[in-house]
Amino acid sequence: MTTTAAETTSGTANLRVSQFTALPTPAELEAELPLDAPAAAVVERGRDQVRAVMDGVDDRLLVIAGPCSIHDPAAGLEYARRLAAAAKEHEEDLLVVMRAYFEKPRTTVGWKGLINDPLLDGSHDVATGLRMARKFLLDVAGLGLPAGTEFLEPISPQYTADLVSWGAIGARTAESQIHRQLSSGLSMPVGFKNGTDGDLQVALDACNAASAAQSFLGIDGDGRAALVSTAGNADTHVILRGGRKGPNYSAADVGAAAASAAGAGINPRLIVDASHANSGKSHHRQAEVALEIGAQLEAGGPSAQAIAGVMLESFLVGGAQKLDVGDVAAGTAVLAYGQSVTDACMEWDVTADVLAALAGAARARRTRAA
Ligand SMILES: O=C[C@H](O)[C@H](O)COP(=O)(O)O
Ligand SMILES: C=C(OP(=O)(O)O)C(=O)O
Repeated sequence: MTTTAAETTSGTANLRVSQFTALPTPAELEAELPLDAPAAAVVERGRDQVRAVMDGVDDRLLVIAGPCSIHDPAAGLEYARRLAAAAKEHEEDLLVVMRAYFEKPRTTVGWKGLINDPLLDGSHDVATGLRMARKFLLDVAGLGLPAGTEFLEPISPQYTADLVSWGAIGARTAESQIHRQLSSGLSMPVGFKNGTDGDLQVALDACNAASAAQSFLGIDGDGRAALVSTAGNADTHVILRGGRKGPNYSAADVGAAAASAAGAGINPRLIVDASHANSGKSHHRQAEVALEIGAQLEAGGPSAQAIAGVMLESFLVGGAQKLDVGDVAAGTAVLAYGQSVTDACMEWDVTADVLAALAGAARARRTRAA
């Protein structure tokens, strides 16, 4: 890849930039790893089904499940195979989307995900990261499983979004105009998280902004800086993830959030994240939260109608391990296979039980409504 010194003729810009490294263009990467017809069908069907569940036309429960971050595609794919089998088993009651997160927002600093640092060693080989993310999404589609991801910045979606059935904007970026504009042009349903302080208004404002037509700076398929003009995204919704003051998944919290969304002209059906501030980042607690959400569905009432989906952070092995990029660079790191290097995840066996319980809860909700 070409690197250029960060010098300009004026001499007053880029004084703190060490270098620019050219990347393949989105079109080049797509030519290398094309979206074939079967994968396109999986992506489109996934989008249609997510839309139908979010709109209440399909009464199944959407479950977005997968690792906090994909750091090892082989382990991620092994997880995807198990999830695809579970998705098939529960397809009458659950619409399962694989959580395939390649970009991590950090509270301060830390590993920023597979796209930013695919070798986990601080070398930041982004060209390889984009390639690995695209390949992973193609492999997941090959299993017939739709994928969901967080879009953390406005450039990478040009490389991967054709393979994504559901998108998320996280708690740290839901207030960002850049992310709202980006979402206005995304081709799939997009959920916005409440803020890290628990503020719901941030997510409601984000849904409104993303549903509007927007004009902003971005890149085109040839990697050129471009004025991007969008039509607005009609498929936006809120994700409740708790906040600094505590969780927000209770029936009262869900009901209040749905009422606020309806009052703001936004889809009152929403997704509840069982992880993050709703579980205090404990993977043990996360399983309990997921079961409590299932109990709400079974109990009926306004919150049962409002909950369209649940998000789970889950991997092969439970918990999380510390990633030290310096140790990886030095060749001294020992990473456990199938365990998260970011937030703690539920292990597979627990996840399988939670999926079965959520399927039962979705069935009970259907029976109650009949
Ligand atoms: O989901 C992941 C994390 O909660 C998020 O990226 C923030 O992580 P950090 O607080 O460890 O940086
Ligand atoms: C970063 C995430 O969540 P949040 O934005 O809620 O912290 C995530 O889901 O990976």
